Amino acid sequence: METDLRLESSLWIGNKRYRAVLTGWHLKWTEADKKNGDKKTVSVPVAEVVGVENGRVEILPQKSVEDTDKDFTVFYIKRSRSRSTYGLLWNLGRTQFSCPSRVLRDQWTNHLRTALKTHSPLRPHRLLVFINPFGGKKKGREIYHSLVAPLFELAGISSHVIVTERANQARDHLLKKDLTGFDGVVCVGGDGMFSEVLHGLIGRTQQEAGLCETDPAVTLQPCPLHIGIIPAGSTDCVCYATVGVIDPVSSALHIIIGDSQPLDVCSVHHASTLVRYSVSLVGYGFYGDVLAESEKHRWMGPLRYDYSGTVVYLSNRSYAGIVQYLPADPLLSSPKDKTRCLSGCNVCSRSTERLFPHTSDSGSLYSSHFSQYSNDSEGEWVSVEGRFRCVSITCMSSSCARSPLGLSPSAHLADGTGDLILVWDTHPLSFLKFLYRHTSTQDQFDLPFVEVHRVKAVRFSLPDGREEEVHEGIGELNRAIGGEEREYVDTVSRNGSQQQLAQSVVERETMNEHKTVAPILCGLCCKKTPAVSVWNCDGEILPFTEIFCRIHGQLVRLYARGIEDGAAMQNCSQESDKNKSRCITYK
Ligand SMILES: Nc1ncnc2c1ncn2[C@@H]1O[C@H](COP(=O)(O)OP(=O)(O)OP(=O)(O)O)[C@@H](O)[C@H]1O
Ligand SMILES: CCCCCCCCCCCCC/C=C/[C@@H](O)[C@H](CO)NC(=O)CCCCC
Ligand SMILES: [Ca+2]
Repeated sequence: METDLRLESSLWIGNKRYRAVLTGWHLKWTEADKKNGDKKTVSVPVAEVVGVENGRVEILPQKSVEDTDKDFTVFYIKRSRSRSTYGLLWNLGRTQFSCPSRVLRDQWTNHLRTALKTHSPLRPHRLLVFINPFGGKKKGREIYHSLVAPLFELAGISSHVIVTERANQARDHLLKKDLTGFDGVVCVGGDGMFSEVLHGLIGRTQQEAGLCETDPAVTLQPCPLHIGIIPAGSTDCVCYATVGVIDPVSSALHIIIGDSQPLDVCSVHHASTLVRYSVSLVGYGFYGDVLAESEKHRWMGPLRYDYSGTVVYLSNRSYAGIVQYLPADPLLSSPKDKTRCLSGCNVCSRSTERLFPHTSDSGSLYSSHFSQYSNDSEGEWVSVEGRFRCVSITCMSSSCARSPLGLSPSAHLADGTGDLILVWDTHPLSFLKFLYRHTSTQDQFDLPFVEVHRVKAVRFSLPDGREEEVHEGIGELNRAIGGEEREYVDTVSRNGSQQQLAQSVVERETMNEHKTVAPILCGLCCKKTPAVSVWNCDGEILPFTEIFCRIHGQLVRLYARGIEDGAAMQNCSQESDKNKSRCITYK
């Protein structure tokens, strides 16, 4: 294959002559008329070529084509350091080559296109795109049409675009409509929009596999379609933590080249129901309260979280609870090992082998998955009880612009575990120190009132006697708002977007909802300290307090590759042959 695709000739860029070589894996060009020591080589992996066009072509910011006989233009990925984040920005690089003849030009473009097909098997051909026109700063449509669609067109990707008209439209579409022919689903929006796609695809995959999502002991089937995220939300935590930057062009390029990043998913259950799935934060106490408070200030846009964070911090709350957890194997990794899950992460790669030892044989896949969750592990549960400032579970680092290293800086995207962070009740200034450390590189776990555990499952319950306080809270709330019970449930259920399954339970268990939500609202509206908090599940308030969470390793795949190590990549730009398989770069 390699020899068939090899092509070598002289080509011109402007008025300079280059020796260009296509080896199958790389396209390289070296200045021809310089002394050896001064020669610079540019090497682009074929897997990172975005498109090849005849003529002299420009795509961004505006498409322009000069249709000449002897020229062709190669578009490829070009990296640059981001000033504000750890990851690397991907831009569209472009080089216009001139050939001595049209025959040679056609040979180059044909060889390059064949190499692309051969070496990039996961590139999508057809995508289903959902745009939330109201996410973040309400720029979703503009971002897609001006920055993303031209790149998809260049890469020969056809897309079916749906601009949503209501919350949950994307989820419902994925649950019910024909998805034949699509290679992936792209959401243009924030974490809430991603969550809709996540729920739709996981639900659809389990329906088709005949599996029951409600049972936490069932091994769920991984989703066959990839998910792409074009960030256009308020927090965009999933994008930040899987790509390393919030940049629509970088994300579009990851989608185009068919990058594939598996992601752990946490299923949240109450009694015998599935409540929701989460990839980022399942948080009780501070993060739940911030979300509940921020819902009242949606008009502030992304700033609502900063405002609500301050209000909630000043209200100085802690909550009683019992946390039980099933620790993950401590020999594999630790949340305190100070490593970071970066692109090509070894811990995650080894986990793939552990989680899917016989990928070609689905029968054994099921049994091996189930065994990691069988009753054998029941004995290993650990239980703690007390008052907490917050209890957080995250399947990944949950880094975002507010917290560049995230809730758990050493968490892994795809190791089949989550990190449980317990922040015990403490002095307000100590808690502030904990919060503040999220914004710097200081270790937020190196504090006496903070514990972190790498886990496979977590159970949260209220200590005996709390039930009565919860009921009192409901009474107070009803007196305060003087409204029907149903009305305020709608207020706190952001856009009414609980999962369908949970919705039916919600209707059956209205009292339970009130037990959960009323006290926090009461605390916020009536300035009385509530007995219980609410759970924040990737930016949605859960309608239950007592929950059971289980981490499902690598349940979905994103068009991403994890965070690229900016420093390591920069060293590679000195074009060393030793590094060529990992380092790709340009001038
Ligand atoms: N057309 C629509 N009208 C109203 N709500 C919508 C519509 N489309 C999607 N939604 C809902 O809007 C919610 C928020 O959207 P999104 O996540 O895109 O933005 P965000 O909240 O600003 O960002 P983030 O979640 O990153 O904080 C989602 O939960 C989604 O269900
Ligand atoms: C006084 C100094 C205070 C500094 C506090 C900094 C703490 C920052 C931690 C950031 C944690 C982000 C967790 C991610 C949550 C997302 O899944 C979710 C959906 O977008 N966002 C929220 O719930 C939005 C709620 C975000 C809460 C901050
Ligand atoms: Ca994980």
